[in-house]
Amino acid sequence: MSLTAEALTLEQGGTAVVHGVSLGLQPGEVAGILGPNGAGKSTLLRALAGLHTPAQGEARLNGERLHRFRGRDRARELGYLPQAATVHWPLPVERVVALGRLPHLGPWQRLGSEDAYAVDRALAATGVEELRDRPVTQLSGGERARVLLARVLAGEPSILLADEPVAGLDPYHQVHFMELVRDYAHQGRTVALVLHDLNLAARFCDRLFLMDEGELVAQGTPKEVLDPRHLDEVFGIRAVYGEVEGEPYVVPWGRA
Ligand SMILES: Nc1ncnc2c1ncn2[C@@H]1O[C@H](COP(=O)(O)OP(=O)(O)OP(=O)(O)O)[C@@H](O)[C@H]1O
Repeated sequence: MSLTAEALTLEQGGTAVVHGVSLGLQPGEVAGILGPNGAGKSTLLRALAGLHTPAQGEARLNGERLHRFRGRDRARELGYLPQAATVHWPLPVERVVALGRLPHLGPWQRLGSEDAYAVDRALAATGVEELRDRPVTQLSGGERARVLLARVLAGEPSILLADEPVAGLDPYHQVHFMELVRDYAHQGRTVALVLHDLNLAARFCDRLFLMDEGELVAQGTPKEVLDPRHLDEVFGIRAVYGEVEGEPYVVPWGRA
């Protein structure tokens, strides 16, 4: 499934914070949305998830206007993981992950074997199987983040949108998460992540979108987008570049 933004202008508190942004997310690719704090990344991601109504422009899912989809139909196709997501009830982890199957169930329908398999797969993929009986409110921040990712994956959405999903994860789980979403995308799904880690973006994303002050200022491969000029002009930094095992790395080194 493809997801596109057509000349999206988005407002927060009556002020435009995203100005006429157009972009396309393609199946089979991990897209990274980068930019300084306040650039409009989360607002854009929410609009792509159908959770923020544009002041102007459209988001389209496979060419159809996103707001035309019923909530449940949209939720089956589009999985959205918000920034610093949390759960306020002490539900066992397995029940939280099973909530990800709701878009697939009819009214009053109970989970079937297919749903149970999907929940088990998501618990295994995110490495939280051993936490399945623990109340989610008693987990560490990183454990909870993996459980909430499992909830989204349990829904097996065609498109996964995640806002700073690796913030709060330890290095092992950051790399594990990025490998997981890369495999997910390379199975023909569409993935877009808001990221602050330039290094993970360089290594794991196929395409990057760089936002600054509500504008899309660059898009392309990591090499094209993370060039010294953009890092200087947009982030005000200089970086160290290199390659290991044929994959690029970018380490922020100092202020420009
Ligand atoms: N509910 C709100 N009411 C008013 N202004 C808001 C609201 N939410 C966000 N904003 C403003 O909109 C702009 C874009 O915010 P957004 O959260 O999209 O940025 P971001 O690029 O995701 O930032 P960060 O990297 O800090 O998470 C910011 O200037 C922010 O202060």
